[in-house]
Amino acid sequence: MTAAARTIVPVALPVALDERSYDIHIGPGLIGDAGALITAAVPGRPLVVLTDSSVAELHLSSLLDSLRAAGARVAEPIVVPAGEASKDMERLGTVLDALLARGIERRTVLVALGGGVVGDLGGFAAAIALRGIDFIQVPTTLLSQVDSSVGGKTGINSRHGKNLIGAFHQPRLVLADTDSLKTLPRREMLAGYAEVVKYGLIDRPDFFTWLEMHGPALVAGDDALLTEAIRVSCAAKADIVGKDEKEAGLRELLNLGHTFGHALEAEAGYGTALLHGESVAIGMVMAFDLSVRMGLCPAGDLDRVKAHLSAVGLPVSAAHLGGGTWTAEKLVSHMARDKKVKDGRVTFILARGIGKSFRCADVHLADVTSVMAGHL
Ligand SMILES: NC(=O)c1ccc[n+]([C@@H]2O[C@H](COP(=O)([O-])OP(=O)(O)OC[C@H]3O[C@@H](n4cnc5c(N)ncnc54)[C@H](O)[C@@H]3O)[C@@H](O)[C@H]2O)c1
Ligand SMILES: O=C(O)C(=O)C[C@@H](O)[C@H](O)[C@H](O)COP(=O)(O)O
Ligand SMILES: [Zn+2]
Repeated sequence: MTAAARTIVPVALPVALDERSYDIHIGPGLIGDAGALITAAVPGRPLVVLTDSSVAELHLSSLLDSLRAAGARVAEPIVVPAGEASKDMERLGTVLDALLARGIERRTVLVALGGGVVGDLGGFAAAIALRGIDFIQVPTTLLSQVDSSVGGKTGINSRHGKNLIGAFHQPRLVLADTDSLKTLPRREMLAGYAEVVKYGLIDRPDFFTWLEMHGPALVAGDDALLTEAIRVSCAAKADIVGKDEKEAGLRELLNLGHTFGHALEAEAGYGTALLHGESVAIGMVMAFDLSVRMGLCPAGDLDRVKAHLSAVGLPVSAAHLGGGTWTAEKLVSHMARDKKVKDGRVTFILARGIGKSFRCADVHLADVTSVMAGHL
């Protein structure tokens, strides 16, 4: 643990969901403390760790040492290739097979160590193996610590679109070890930061102002700023999930920027050309641009969003993608499979300003096409 990190005390936040409630622990040293925390949360239960090939090299042995020192029974870990491509049906099959080959029982708990890919894939495998086993999230990217490890959305991509196969399955515990972010490449840190900005834009304007002030130092790895941003982000997400676990309405706000972003990701092919968080950054700019075009949002707020994302180094346009071959019409066609489609109409998350996001089903696709064309 670094000198700076030692002065930061881990915090625990509740996600209030009746019998499915759980705690999110945030702070330094939590992978080292995982044995004690996990055996306290799921005493005497057999464990299987799922991780990816990059995280396995960096953080798996610390987690296994901690679990074994606490007396946990831990099976041989399952390791998938790093990257978005692992969120597919074939990889899901190999993970399920590996779980069954380890002789799992209904009492077995899957521990997902890694970013959003491992969490989404592992969470979905846990949701369907033996018709449902418990799982625990140990997120190691900024994105997974502020977003994907919380709220129980699990799943994989399909050739038809992003996250189209999955289940709501809440974890039993989330351990966000801020020390693990020290090995995270800058590009991944920035991608996670886009989801942090999202909470400010949805309904926390003061948080956005704070991010405008501290964002550059935060993405450079300042421990205290990172811990505070993760705490506020998790509290914001837990608040929404606690009110609308299965996205009947309010939770759709967490999709700000995603209707555009998922279309970009689908076109980019779920590889390294465009990371999820990068697509969300571009998508949030498009959502604000559309809101301005519809006369709903002051143009100055769009300018602030763009200026802040650019200041930290996030993309604000898709012009660098597709080599000039992408068309707005093709991108808009991906939106027909958005999970917010009702009776054939897409619900968009728009904004009346920073921190004033809302759901709107009354959007003309011609306006969407023209906004997207302006960013290609
Ligand atoms: N379920 C949800 O609510 C939710 C929310 C947001 C995003 N997501 C999903 O999450 C995924 C993106 O997650 P992500 O950005 O964490 O990507 P990721 O899981 O692919 O991780 C990014 C990269 O960082 C590496 N990595 C992870 N931790 C590291 C560490 N500590 N040090 C060094 N390298 C490390 C990984 O090996 C990978 O190469 C997308 O599939 C997205 O759809 C889900
Ligand atoms: O938790 C949610 O709800 C979110 O929408 C969070 C998003 O950041 C995340 O990318 C989510 O996976 C998108 O969900 P989807 O239902 O549109 O696939
Ligand atoms: Zn997202």
